[in-house]
Amino acid sequence: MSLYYEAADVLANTANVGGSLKSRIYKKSDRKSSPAQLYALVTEAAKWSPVLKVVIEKSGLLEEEKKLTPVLALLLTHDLLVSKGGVAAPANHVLKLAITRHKARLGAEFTKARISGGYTTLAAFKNAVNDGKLNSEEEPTQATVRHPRWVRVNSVKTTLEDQLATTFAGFEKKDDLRDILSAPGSAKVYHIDSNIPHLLAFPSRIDLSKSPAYAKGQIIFQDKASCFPAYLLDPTPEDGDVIDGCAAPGNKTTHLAAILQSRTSHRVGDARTPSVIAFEKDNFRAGTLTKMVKLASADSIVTVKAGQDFLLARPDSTEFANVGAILLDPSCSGSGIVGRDDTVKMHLPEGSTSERPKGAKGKKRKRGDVSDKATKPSASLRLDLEDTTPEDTPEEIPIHDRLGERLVALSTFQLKILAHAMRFPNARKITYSTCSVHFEENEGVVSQALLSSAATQGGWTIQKRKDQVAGLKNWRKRGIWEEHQLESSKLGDHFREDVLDACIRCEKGTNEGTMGFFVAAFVRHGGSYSLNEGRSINEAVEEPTPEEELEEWNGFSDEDTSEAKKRNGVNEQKASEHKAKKNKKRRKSKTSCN
Ligand SMILES: C[S@@+](CC[C@H](N)C(=O)[O-])C[C@H]1O[C@@H](n2cnc3c(N)ncnc32)[C@H](O)[C@@H]1O
Repeated sequence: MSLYYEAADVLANTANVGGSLKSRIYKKSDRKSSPAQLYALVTEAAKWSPVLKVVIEKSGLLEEEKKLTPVLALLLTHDLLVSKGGVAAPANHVLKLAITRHKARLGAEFTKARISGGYTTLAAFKNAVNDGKLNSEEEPTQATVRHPRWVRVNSVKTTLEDQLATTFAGFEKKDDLRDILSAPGSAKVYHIDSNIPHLLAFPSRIDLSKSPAYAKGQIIFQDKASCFPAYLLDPTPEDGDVIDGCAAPGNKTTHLAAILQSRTSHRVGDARTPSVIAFEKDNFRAGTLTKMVKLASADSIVTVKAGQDFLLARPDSTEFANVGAILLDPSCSGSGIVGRDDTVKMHLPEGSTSERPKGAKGKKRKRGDVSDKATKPSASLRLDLEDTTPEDTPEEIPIHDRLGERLVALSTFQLKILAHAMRFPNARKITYSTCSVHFEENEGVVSQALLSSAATQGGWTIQKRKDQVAGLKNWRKRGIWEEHQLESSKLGDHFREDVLDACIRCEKGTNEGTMGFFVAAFVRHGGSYSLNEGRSINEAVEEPTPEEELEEWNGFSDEDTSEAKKRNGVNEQKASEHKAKKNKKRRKSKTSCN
């Protein structure tokens, strides 16, 4: 299949595969075209689509070339008029013939579009397209406007100073983040973050993906909030090894490696650098993690446990005897994710609105092909480009249609994994984070974990705000409490206040430019945890069945027992339905915590 048919196939997504455009392209292994070429074609054509839609409609191309669907017409016109390499097909290929026949007319319409837009040169026209200036329908939402492109300078490979002098030479420094948020999409300005070391903010549409520094792993795209967990964990060589329990795609893993490395290399008479042990249960995502770790040159520090479930890691294994810190960023609802700036709309030409060119025949298109969708007024495709974190809902989490039920399942899993981390005998620090805004997955899990036997018998407490790293103890937004969610009588007022003050939240759509995020740290002072001390809520190392998972959860108390039973009844029924369907259907959970 040619590049263009394959690209149209990806866009049509007839198999209704979930995930971002990038994951749809990269996950399918039986394509002939290179994934990078396919991705570039689709994203570039999408950027140009507001212009090319009009050019195609005015040229009457679709009326004359019945072989072309609107998507094919757009992709081919893009390569014919904009791409340096032209149409990537042999001269006698049916698609190449179908588009090159119309080169003169399409070229003339393209020039008209440029001139009527007030662009005297093609270069100026290209800049405007890259800035999204021609995409008049794309009125950015509040969250989009306020979400900068965050870039973490990878200190394993380079320094902030080097990057400012090379990759960002010619960029103007802004002291106030608001100047970045209000700057034109691709303006050459940057801001140095005041909370997280080595973190820079740029305007939302800046394209650094083609910069050598990005290709070499010297800079990493990572949302500010997503840098909080590794920074808050604050691993030192004295802590020993660090586990990242839910690691892919690996932004926090490489961040941990960078922090550890910076501390180890400065020590006199240095012992070995402690390692980061990165668990990733999903094999495909573990592949991405391995690539990211290598690209970041963190492979001498990070050991990837590909396809391995952290819940099955035995805390008493000698392999983990030196583990002193654990970062947990488990699967969550992803409700804190902001509308991505890299979500673009592909405007598709309509086939019947142009003035019909002489000799054009009026054949009807077949029902159901991509063209059908595209000939409807204002046809467009919304493309979620980046695969920054999308992940599958872990298999053990039942499929739920209702948010409440889903949150019960997710928080049960989150509590379980957190309690498991508390059982590592020499661990002294844990961070727990989600890109969720829901109390149930955040303060709810933290409070339950603190009350669990794993915490009480292991001596775990919340790390108080005053003990947090400098950049985060001053962070304004702290935890929130939702009445009636947990039995607060069990917690006590002081405990509750301390816990909330220790929890860190980020809000989406504010001048702080973060997504919605939550993180808290746990610390343990004194002796190590004896595995024989009492029963932890996570005593069974084996995976529970979905039913068992649901039964384990008893944290919510807004309903009386009969209500809770009723809900459990629903859940049990759902869970057993899920068991039957489990291998047939996997629901995609869109998250973006990296
Ligand atoms: C929210 S993502 C992690 C994002 C990552 N920390 C980052 O910053 O790039 C959660 C990841 O945990 C993985 N995961 C879920 N349950 C797991 C388990 N029991 N053991 C290991 N990995 C797990 C998921 O497959 C997913 O890749």
